This record gives sequence, structure tokens and C-alpha cells, in this order.
Amino acid sequence: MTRIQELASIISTNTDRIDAHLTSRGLPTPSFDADAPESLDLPSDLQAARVLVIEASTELKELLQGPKELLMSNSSSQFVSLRAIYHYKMAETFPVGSEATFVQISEACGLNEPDVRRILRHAMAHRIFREVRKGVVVHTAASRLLAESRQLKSWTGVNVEEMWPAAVQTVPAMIKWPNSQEATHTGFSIANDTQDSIFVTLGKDPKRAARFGEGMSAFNTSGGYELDHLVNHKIWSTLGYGLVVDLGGSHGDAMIALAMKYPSLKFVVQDLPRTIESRPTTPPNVADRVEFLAHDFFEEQPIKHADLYFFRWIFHDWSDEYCVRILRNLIPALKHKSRMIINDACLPEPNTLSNGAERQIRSMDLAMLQIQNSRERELQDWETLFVKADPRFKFLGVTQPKGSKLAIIEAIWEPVV
Ligand SMILES: C[S@@+](CC[C@H](N)C(=O)[O-])C[C@H]1O[C@@H](n2cnc3c(N)ncnc32)[C@H](O)[C@@H]1O
Repeated sequence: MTRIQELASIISTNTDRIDAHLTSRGLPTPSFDADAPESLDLPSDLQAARVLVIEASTELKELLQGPKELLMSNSSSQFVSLRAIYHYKMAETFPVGSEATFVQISEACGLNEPDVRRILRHAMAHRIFREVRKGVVVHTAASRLLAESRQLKSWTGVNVEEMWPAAVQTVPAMIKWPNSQEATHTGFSIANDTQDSIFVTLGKDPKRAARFGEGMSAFNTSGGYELDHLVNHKIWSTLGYGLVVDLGGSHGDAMIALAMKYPSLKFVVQDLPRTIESRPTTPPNVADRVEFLAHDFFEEQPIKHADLYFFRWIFHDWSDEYCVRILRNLIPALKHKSRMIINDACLPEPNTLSNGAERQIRSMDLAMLQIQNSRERELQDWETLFVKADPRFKFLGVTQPKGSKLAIIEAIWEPVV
């Protein structure tokens, strides 16, 4: 069998399995229609089948394209339509389930009709909106999310208005500040004409801070980043009536999820003031056990003797020098056997992941470069970080929950007594 035949067979077999499951339960078949579910709800073996189909169909497509077409298929304009749709709030100009003409959308959003038409037709080629009759637009499942999901809107806003401009300026930043590890020497710095880091910049603008927090919340519910992987880890049930402090915890999603499952634990979520202020209301059933506190992790930790200090997606935002500072700022607060958990990626050896997972993790690594001059780390890097910070941190190792894109990196404070 040739590779393309093999791929076609993987696609066919696994698509049949998914289809049989959906059909036998009367569940809707995947579609781009506005009423399609936000994601496919499948049991874990069929989620694996879904990933196999996606991986195989991508490889098949790219093999059949050939190298020339593959290289030339990267479009520099891919985010123009999405950014325009986001900026002009085009998805919100007419209700889901109804129709609108390009003229009506233009009048509602304030952009001239010819540009509305070309922007939307570009997006339609990517399944966002559909032209049901000439000049008449309806929502698809993707444009419905842009119209109705606050989190998805924010995620898109962060992507097209914070990340993308920074990406464009990343190589100029590398040329301007060679080998810099500073969070103020980045594509983000050039794109925003600022000498502040992204987090200081967002901290000065409540709307941007709130949007970033909501965008992070969207991440926490999607492909491999779901909080279940964290919540189901064995460590939490060993903490008894313990106190957990989440540094850079944004709107508290992780601690709220843990509080729901572990009623004896108490939590403090720390972040910069604008992020803490912009959080949504905490669910009432856990509000008495999840406290929010503005705290800059480059200052000394004010909550003493917690059982566990937690960092999710924090260290990948900072170069080593700054990570060491973050860890050292904990030391005055630590008690014997305080635990540290870092919930971040642990880069595997090259070519050990599926291509889809490899693309995602390498993109995240570059995203960290473009906004913070930081990076994703390998196992050895994590161990070294604790050693550099203080030899009294004992590195316990890394576990990779099945299906999770983030690892659990553990250390314990063990000064000689
Ligand atoms: C990538 S987000 C991760 C958010 C959250 N831990 C999660 O997993 O959804 C990084 C967070 O670090 C926060 N942050 C950045 N600099 C900080 C600082 N100096 N002190 C405290 N929080 C900070 C940001 O506001 C942001 O919420």
C-alpha cells in the first residue's frame, strides 16, 4: 500500500466509526450550519479516532498538494478578514437564523459595502458566514460563535489584535535586539510602540486586560487544555484541608474547577489588579473558598505557608532569568514541604508527537517569543530552573496526563533542617 492509500484507509475506517456512533444515537452529523454544535461530543476512543482522521487528512492533503503548492499555500492575508469582522463587529450586525444583505451589514457596521463584501467573501471561503443567494448572507456555526460567544469573541480579539501584530514584528525585533531575553524587546513592543511588556500594557487598559482574561478562559475549555486534566490529578486529594495559591491565575478558572471537586481545599487566586478587577462573578457554591487578591509575582509572596503554590501558563511567558525571580519571591513564604506545581508544556524530543500536536506546540513556542521573548521548555530546562532558583527546591519530575497538552511539573521545598 502506498502512503496515500494508507492515509485514505485511516480516514475511511475512523470516519465510519465516528459516523456509526453519531447515527446510532441520533446525534447530528458534523456540519458548518449555524445550528451545529460547538464541538463534537465523543467518548475518548472516538476522540482519538477524530484526531487520527484530522492528522491523516491533513497529511493526505499536503502530499497531494506537493511541495510547491504547499509552500505557496501560506497566505499573508489570512487574518485580514477575521480582524475586520472582529473590529467592525460584523457577526453581531444581524441575528443568527436570519438573513442580511451586504448593504445592510455595511450600514450596521459602518464599513463601506464593497469592503464588507470582499471581507465576508474571504471569510466565507474559510466557513465563516455563507452567501445563500447572491448578496445575501447567513451565519454559519463559526460566525455564530463570533456573534454569540463572549469567550470566543475575546479569544479572536486577542489573536488578531494582540498576537498577530506582534507576530508580524517578531523578526524585526530579533534584528533590533539580538539575543535579548527581555519581555520589552519583542514583536509586541514594536507593534505597540511601547517600552512596557504585554502584561504591563494590558494592565493599563481594563478592556484589553478583561479581553485577555476571557481569551484565556476560552483556552481552558478547548483541545487538550481542558481543566479536567488538572482537576483529576492525584495531588489534590492528598492536600486535606490545604491552602492553594494560584499565581497569575487570571479569572480563577482553574481554582474554581478545583474548588468544585475538592470541598476541603481553600484557594487564593492572584493576578495583576486589572485582571482581578475584570473577573466575572465567582459561582456562589465556591465563593467562600476562592479568594482573589491583586499580587505581582515579581514582589515577595504575601500568602505565607500555603500547602501548594500553583502556576498555569506562567513560566512559558518568561525567560529563565525572570522565572528564577518568580520562584525566589516565593521563598520567604514557603514552609517545609510546600509544593510547587507548574502546569505548562514540557517539550518532547523532536518528531515524537503527531504532526498536529507538533504544529501546535511549536506555534505556542513562537507565540511566546513574539509577545515575551520567552519559550516553551524541555524536561531538563524545568529541572535546571529550580536548581538555578535555589538548591532547596527539590525537583520531583514531570507527568503528562493522557490527552493533555500541558504537563504537571512538580517540586517541593525541602531545606535541610
Ligand atoms: C498566559 S496567562 C495564564 C492565566 C491563567 N494562569 C490560566 O491558565 O488561564 C498569564 C497570566 O499572568 C498574569 N501576569 C502577568 N504578569 C504578572 C505579574 N507580574 N504578576 C501577576 N500576574 C501576572 C497575566 O495577567 C495573565 O493572567
